[in-house]
Amino acid sequence: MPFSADAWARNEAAYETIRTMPFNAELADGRLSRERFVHYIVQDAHYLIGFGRALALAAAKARDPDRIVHFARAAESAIVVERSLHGSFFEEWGIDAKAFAAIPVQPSAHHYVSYLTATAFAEPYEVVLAALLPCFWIYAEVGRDIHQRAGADNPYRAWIDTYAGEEFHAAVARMIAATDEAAAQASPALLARMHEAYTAATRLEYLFWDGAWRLERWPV
Ligand SMILES: Cc1ncc(CO)c(N)n1
Repeated sequence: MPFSADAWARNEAAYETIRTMPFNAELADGRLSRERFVHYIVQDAHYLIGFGRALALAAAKARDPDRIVHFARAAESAIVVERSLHGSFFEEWGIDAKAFAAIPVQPSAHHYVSYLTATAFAEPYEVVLAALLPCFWIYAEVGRDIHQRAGADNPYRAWIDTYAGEEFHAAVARMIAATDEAAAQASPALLARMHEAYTAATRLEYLFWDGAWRLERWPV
């Protein structure tokens, strides 16, 4: 079985919890409060910088020149393309660069970014890819799931359309292929570390949304 299918099956229960968590249920039916979505999108804009950095490190660690290009482009889209999505929400709500910079990275986002960047700096290529895969895959699945249920007048339509869209799904397919290609050459010990990384990132995806739902702040 390819790594990706095995990892998806092992983490299916966590995915199902994420898919049905209150944040995503309300995002789908459009009832999610502006306050919660703003919290989420500000944290996500911080997150995407770390995500882009981790992808750039994956590019640097790739052996195959085509994979260097693949990950360098993925780093670019994480920052540039998604920034335009977040930027349009910021504009709509009057959050300028100064206001954005003044909002701290909250604990779950901090944890996730720290995990991804530490993994990208310290771990081998294969483990870096396994840590990055849930970020792509879970968003694509959640995006499609919400897209099926959401009404045309959903206020978060731009978000839903981005993650349910063809372009993002093509990026996910490339990420799955790259991870399976890396796993095919991996020793059993390295494969085990890949699974650990995949599960850690899946859990952090949950924490990130849950943090937005709880309007999480540093307690001190
Ligand atoms: C937390 C998080 N994970 C994954 C994605 C998808 O790029 C995102 N925008 N934010």
